[in-house]
Amino acid sequence: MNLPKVYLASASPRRKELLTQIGVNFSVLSIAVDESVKSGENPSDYVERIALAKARAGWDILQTDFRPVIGADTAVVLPTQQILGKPESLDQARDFLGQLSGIQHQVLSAVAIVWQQQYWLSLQISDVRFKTLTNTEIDWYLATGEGKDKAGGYAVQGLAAMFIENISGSYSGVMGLPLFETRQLLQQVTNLNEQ
Ligand SMILES: Cc1cn([C@H]2C[C@H](O)[C@@H](COP(=O)(O)OP(=O)(O)OP(=O)(O)O)O2)c(=O)[nH]c1=O
Repeated sequence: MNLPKVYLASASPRRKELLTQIGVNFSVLSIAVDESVKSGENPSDYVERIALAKARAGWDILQTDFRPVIGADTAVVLPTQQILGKPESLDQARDFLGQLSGIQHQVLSAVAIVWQQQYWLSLQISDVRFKTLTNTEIDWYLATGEGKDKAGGYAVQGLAAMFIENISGSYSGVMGLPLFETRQLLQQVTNLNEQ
């Protein structure tokens, strides 16, 4: 299927892997965006705002070879609506896993595309249920270091899979880039019609 060549405004190795998985030809742009949550901001507004800010930041640094720019953002959200980003310390990672233990939470992934003066945005929401984690399991998982640079402090694609009882939604979305939605947006941008 003929998808356009794009830019990916992301430092996430998972996003590169996922975009490669669906055969999109892309180059990476290095961007920096303030990811702090605004007071009173709800989780879906937050991930959409940050995904779009990343794509816009990418678009803004293009000098030549103007192509669509993809940005994405993923957050883990507790039933209280508290947003868990990437843990800033081991203690915070321990706290995150303690809060996720034995409950169902949501993973919100937004993908944005910026092209000239326009943008396209899509939000994917998944439900993920963790088993009740023992302190031994939490200590063991923290020692692996796997969750360090991941929203909520865990990786569905890694060792944490053994703690996940159920996922409903989009596996790629939980991992960082919802592929179904990404392809839909790319089709809208290029007005491609499947044969
Ligand atoms: C929940 C979960 C998140 N993640 C990752 C995906 C994202 O890389 C990261 C969420 O943080 P983000 O702030 O969305 O992204 P990032 O800072 O890693 O990358 P970017 O440069 O695009 O801003 O967590 C997993 O790899 N597996 C998971 O199961």
